[in-house]
Amino acid sequence: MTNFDYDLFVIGAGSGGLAASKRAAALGAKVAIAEGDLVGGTCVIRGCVPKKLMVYASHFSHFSQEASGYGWEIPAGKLDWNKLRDAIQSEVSRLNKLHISFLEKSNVELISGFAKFVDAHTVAVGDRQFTAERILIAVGGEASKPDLAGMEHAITSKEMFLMPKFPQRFAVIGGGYIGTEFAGIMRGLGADVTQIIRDRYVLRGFDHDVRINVQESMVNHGIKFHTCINSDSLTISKNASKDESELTISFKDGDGNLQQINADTVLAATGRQPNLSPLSLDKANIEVVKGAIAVKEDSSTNQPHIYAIGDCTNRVNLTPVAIAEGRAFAETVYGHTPRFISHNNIPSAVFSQPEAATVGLSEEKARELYGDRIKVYKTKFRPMFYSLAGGDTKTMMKLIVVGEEERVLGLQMVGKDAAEIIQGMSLVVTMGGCKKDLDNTMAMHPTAAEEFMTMR
Ligand SMILES: Cc1cc2nc3c(=O)[nH]c(=O)nc-3n(C[C@H](O)[C@H](O)[C@H](O)COP(=O)(O)OP(=O)(O)OC[C@H]3O[C@@H](n4cnc5c(N)ncnc54)[C@H](O)[C@@H]3O)c2cc1C
Repeated sequence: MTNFDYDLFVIGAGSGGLAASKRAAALGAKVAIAEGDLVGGTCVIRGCVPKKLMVYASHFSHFSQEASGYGWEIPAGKLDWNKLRDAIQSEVSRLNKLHISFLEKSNVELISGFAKFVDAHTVAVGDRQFTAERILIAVGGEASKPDLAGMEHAITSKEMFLMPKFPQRFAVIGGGYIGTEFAGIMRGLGADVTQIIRDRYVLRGFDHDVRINVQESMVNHGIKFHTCINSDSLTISKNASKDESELTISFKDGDGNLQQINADTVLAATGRQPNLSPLSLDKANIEVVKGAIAVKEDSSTNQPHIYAIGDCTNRVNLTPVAIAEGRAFAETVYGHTPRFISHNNIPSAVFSQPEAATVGLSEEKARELYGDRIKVYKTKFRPMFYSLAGGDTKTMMKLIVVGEEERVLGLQMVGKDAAEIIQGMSLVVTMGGCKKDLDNTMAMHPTAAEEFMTMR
């Protein structure tokens, strides 16, 4: 029998790798984890956490105006970007240290540096080599920019948290959830924001009512849109004649007319791709399909002792999914209790302003699968909070059911606290609940969530 240095070698200490390594060690495996950047990965260091803190920061801009309707006279404030940025970075740094201490407590050995395969059981980090009985790839993904002229002038979401100066004019290229969230954040923080998208509405793939309602509210908050643009025509140039930092984005609109806008900072939120290039996957003959590691239901690759989880497999790219896949892997292999993750009915949120959240099927997907057997309940109203605070922000809620028993296929919401509400409501979809289960649940009044119990 071969003697390996470790039972398990994990590559990447992000959401998935951390969860898998700690669970495998708790189940008795000798585990090492390699991290080339900061322990914590995308979510903690340059994703969910710093982004949500920026979302919170952006909400304060409405406070003095909203409070005034409630009788409070609070002078309008002014953003100190350096203070906000540094406060977020110090929280990120605290979490980074916390995750390192969790690894120590869990008896997982941390190896700093980027790892690459030497062969199917050997990994190199710098000039050191390590062998392992099993290897888990959890390297996540990174932002990708399209191959268009001047794209080097655009930043990605990673640099959004480190901007040396707050840009007064901010442009976002891309209509996905990351671009839409940053458009709302920057508008809330006081920038003049323009979002440039390929479709008519943001959030391709989401329910059409969600897309329309999010975009309408963004327009009401002062975000400017260029929609249906020809993305191949887009270029960015530095305006040398004026302020050195000014950028000009040029593109053709849907009618083929040339449009130009100027901005101090341009965010390219144009997609993400698995982080595979430094791994030398060919040394271990690991199969890659469409740029992502190909895995089976149990997260094993074509090499039965090598597994992959999280964004590098491009299944559903969300933190809770990477964590669940990591724990399921560890329990299946080291706990001998096979456990597979279902990738259906995963609730997800967009921290746009207002928030959008969804679980289960969109109306379009439900119609595609069940045709006329589906029924849609929908409501749109002005939440009580705004009756005194003023403003035009509406809440939209939607329930999609199928068959005579009205089994709930999907729930969609755009509005205040949508993520918190849909997280709780997602249980109805996972448990196969029906509309009558909601009808039989006593409403909690006055709330927005009660509308899901009383839809007609
Ligand atoms: C701006 C932004 C906002 C987001 N917001 C949300 C949100 O609100 N909710 C949500 O659920 N998800 C969100 N996500 C997605 C979420 O961050 C990812 O789905 C999640 O982090 C994936 O976890 P992972 O373990 O697969 O990879 P990661 O967390 O990316 O971790 C991979 C780690 O591997 C390391 N690594 C890479 N290559 C090597 C190598 N060769 N050797 C050693 N180490 C390596 C990387 O440095 C990284 O630390 C967001 C992402 C972004 C970019």
